[in-house]
Amino acid sequence: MNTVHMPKAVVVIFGATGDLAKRKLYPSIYRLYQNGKIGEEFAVVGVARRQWTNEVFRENVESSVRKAISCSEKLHDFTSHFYYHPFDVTNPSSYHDLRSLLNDLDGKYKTEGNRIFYLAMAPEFFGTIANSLKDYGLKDTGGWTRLVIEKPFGHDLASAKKLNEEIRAAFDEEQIYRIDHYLGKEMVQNIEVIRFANAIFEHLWNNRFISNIQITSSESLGVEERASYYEKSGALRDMVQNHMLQMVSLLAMEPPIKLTTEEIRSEKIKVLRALRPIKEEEVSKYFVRGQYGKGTVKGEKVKGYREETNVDEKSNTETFVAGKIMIDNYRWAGVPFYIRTGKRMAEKSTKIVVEFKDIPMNLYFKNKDENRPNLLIIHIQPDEGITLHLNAKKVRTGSIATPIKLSYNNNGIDGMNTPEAYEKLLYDCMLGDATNFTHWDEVALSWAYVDPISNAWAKENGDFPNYKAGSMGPKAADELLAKDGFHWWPVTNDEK
Ligand SMILES: NC(=O)C1=CN([C@@H]2O[C@H](COP(=O)(O)OP(=O)(O)OC[C@H]3O[C@@H](n4cnc5c(N)ncnc54)[C@H](OP(=O)(O)O)[C@@H]3O)[C@@H](O)[C@H]2O)C=CC1
Ligand SMILES: O=C1O[C@H](COP(=O)(O)O)[C@@H](O)[C@H](O)[C@H]1O
Repeated sequence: MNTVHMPKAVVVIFGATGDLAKRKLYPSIYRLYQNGKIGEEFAVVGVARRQWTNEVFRENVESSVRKAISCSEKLHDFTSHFYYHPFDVTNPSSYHDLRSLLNDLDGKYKTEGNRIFYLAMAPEFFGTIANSLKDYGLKDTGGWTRLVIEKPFGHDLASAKKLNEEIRAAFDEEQIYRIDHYLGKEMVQNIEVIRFANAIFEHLWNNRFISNIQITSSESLGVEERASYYEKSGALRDMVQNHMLQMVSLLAMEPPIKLTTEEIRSEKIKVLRALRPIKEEEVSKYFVRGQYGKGTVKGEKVKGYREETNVDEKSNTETFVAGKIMIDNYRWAGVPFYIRTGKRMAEKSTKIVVEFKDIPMNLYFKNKDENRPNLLIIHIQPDEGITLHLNAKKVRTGSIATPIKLSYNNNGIDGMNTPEAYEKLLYDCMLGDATNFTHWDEVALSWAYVDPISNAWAKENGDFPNYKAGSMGPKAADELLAKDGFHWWPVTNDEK
């Protein structure tokens, strides 16, 4: 029988009235409770300025869980573990009262002084909160204390360093859990297993057999309500600096010598160190950007980015990025990793396509153009699984080949979707497993890679809008691959 380890802790959510807490965190904590991963020995304290009572807070938590999860039972029991403590986090005196509340809850719920401080707030507050938690004695409890930090971790390398120094003045690196929610996705975690648990892939996983790797993360949604953040961020900082580079490092890393946090992180860090740096003056050779104009997404007419609420009518912010990333190491020299991500694209989908090199001579296709390279497709979302594209004999013909697909669908295993990334990451954090969180070195190396690109783009006005909402991005993204003799493999559902 499997024994589930049930961690005990008080979780303090700074930014408890915000979008992230409501859409992701409360439903995830509920799923942990519903699935028996946490028992009765936990409490959640919400912090924000709004003058809510415990009752109003609990009603909000209940409604966000109901919105996210259809069959939600025992909600009253669940929300009875929630407490609300209103204050402005910049006001030092309020931390005294928070400390007393946490001590009381430790006693009431027998949480042994274990605490998670989850900063679901704008990064400008991270340093103040971390240092106040230290100065007012909230982190020295006799139990363990962990600080979870949301992205964005800085705006560039310099601001990320400053932020890191502020946080490190109060917390040790081992106590800091920098969330990249892509690392909580089932199939992103599966990359490592698919690669290193299969001899047929691992032996071919290098520049002798792979011609290129393509990672597409497309979104059909636009900027929604987040223009004030996104205008300053753009797709490069919002998606590439973190999620896309994390996927690159998992695809490219060497096998870890042990499955420990340190060993896995250390292999990922080596990949980031081997990224070929791009100088400002050569950005256009490797990267293209785009911004959506009006168009039609899934049959619905939508505005262009510049017409969205709180967006500048001459905005120079990119909503799409495509890039060619080179990794200058023994395994990957000469193999481009192409990435593309954007908002208001044709559909919501994240997929990785590994394209294998052609065999030297293929007698089984009459015409060279029919020859299909072998592809391994890793479906990250919305469907989860892998598809291997091979060639086999066409039924009842002579020796003529036809492409076939072998598919494995992860969703089908227990008839349920795999749990939300946040649920897994929160549980990992409670267990003290930081493997799927980003180390400071990864954050710093990723910023060092993207900074010259954002600097170059800040200096010139993009020729925007340059792709229609509902398309797969600007033409320049196709040209980026065409120059190398490749093309994007379609990532629509027909291609599974
Ligand atoms: N939303 C999302 O999908 C994602 C968000 N993130 C990141 O998560 C963080 C939070 O984002 P999100 O929830 O969208 O932001 P919101 O603007 O929706 O929420 C911000 C929260 O901070 C509180 N707050 C603001 N100022 C103070 C203050 N001085 N003292 C106490 N509380 C304060 C607000 O409550 P009140 O007004 O009541 O004080 C609110 O609860 C950001 O860093 C964001 O980049 C990352 C990935 C995805
Ligand atoms: O971090 C972010 O990710 C989401 C996309 O996440 P997904 O899990 O839905 O693929 C993106 O919409 C958002 O802009 C960005 O901040």
